[in-house]
Amino acid sequence: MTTSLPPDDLSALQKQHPNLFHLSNLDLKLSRLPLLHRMISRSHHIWLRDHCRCPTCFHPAAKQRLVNTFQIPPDIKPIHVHGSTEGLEVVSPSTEHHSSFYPWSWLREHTYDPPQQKDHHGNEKVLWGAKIAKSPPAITYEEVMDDSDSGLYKWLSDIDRFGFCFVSGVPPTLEATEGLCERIGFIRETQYGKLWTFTADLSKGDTAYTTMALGAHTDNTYFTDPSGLQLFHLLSHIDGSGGATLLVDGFYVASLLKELHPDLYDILSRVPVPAHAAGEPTALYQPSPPSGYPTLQHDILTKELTQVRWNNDDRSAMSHLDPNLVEKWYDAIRTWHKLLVSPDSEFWVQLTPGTVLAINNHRVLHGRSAFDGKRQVCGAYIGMDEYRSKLTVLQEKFDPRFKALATHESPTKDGRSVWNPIL
Ligand SMILES: C[N+](C)(C)CCCC[C@H](N)C(=O)O
Ligand SMILES: O=C(O)CCC(=O)C(=O)O
Ligand SMILES: [Fe+2]
Repeated sequence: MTTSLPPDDLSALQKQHPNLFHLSNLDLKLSRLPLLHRMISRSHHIWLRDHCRCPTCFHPAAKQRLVNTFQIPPDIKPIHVHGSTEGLEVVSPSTEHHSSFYPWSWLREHTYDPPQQKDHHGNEKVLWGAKIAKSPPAITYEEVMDDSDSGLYKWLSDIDRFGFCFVSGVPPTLEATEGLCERIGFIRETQYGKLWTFTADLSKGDTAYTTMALGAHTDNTYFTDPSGLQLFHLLSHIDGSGGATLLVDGFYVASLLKELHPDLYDILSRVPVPAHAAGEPTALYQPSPPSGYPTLQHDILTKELTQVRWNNDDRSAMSHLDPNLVEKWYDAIRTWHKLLVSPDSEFWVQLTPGTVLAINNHRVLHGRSAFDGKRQVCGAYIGMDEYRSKLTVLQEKFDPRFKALATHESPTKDGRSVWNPIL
């Protein structure tokens, strides 16, 4: 099968981009495209047509697809292809001879062949153990609240890298804590409230509202979508002691388990664990489906660990367990627990009024020691999507790796650009 490419145009293209091959060289419905650094990638014609970002195919303000994907002929082939230093122009043989333009930067960012190994968020995760106590990630309230957003970006990046970050110098009030949370995005309202405060008065039926010690856990295991971030601010602790905060990097502990006991890691990655929140007479939370989700969850494509879900106290009856896996599963959680409570994993810190702790609740487990006296903590949950959205927007604003990809933006009449590197 060959294309109907005008030969002149093809040879001009090959002169301009000697590393370019086109469909006429192949027996497939593919274009070979030159990308930056002499990288070669291939795109199906149907994929290119479906990804046209011109204003009639992609709404420039709403950034939503307008092209009718299902009217693209399955065997579509371009009638004209032209490569320039900016990008690739492809004219499709539709009745209107539709012309599409793909900046090289966009093609490089989105190519699927060869498959890309990439982390869209650009941050290397730093796995940590007890030694993080020497220099835990921290930023000041002033920096985070600064209008330039550069402090906010640093805060969210540190949460992305370490799974938590302190903010110091926060006025020890509900209003200031709320304002800080809202720098990230909407607070997630739950059965505990929007911005919640808690003390040992059982005003909610949960052991957090007692003086008891709480082992390392993630919150909201009983939700289908556990909150992405949790923020804590110790407002006061009068006439008593204890109540130290425990942090454990679930990704670090998971990496140990994987190394030491791959079979047990596999069990925790496969067996769903049900959970419930049933301390209030008017509510009974369980995830959907009620059999729950595995303790360790992974990216379907890259197989990377993406989420730790673990609260042994909130675990429901294990009525979905495969009878053949019961002993093995208990072996797995026993070993997981042993690594979680190892002094090498635990980071203990005493919170004080004025310091807010933000935790990635999909990665870092938290707990506290028992206490006495009157201790009041406030805080909030924020959805993972709100946090990731803000981080992504700030990456585009501040990270030169994202800026570099945005160089071929063509502004539209409303001043927004069509060529967003991540779309
Ligand atoms: C944070 N706040 C005090 C509001 C609620 C605490 C809920 C703790 C619950 N057992 C869970 O694991 O989710
Ligand atoms: O009291 C604390 O410091 C933390 C309690 C807890 O785990 C929670 O509120 O989610
Ligand atoms: Fe908790």
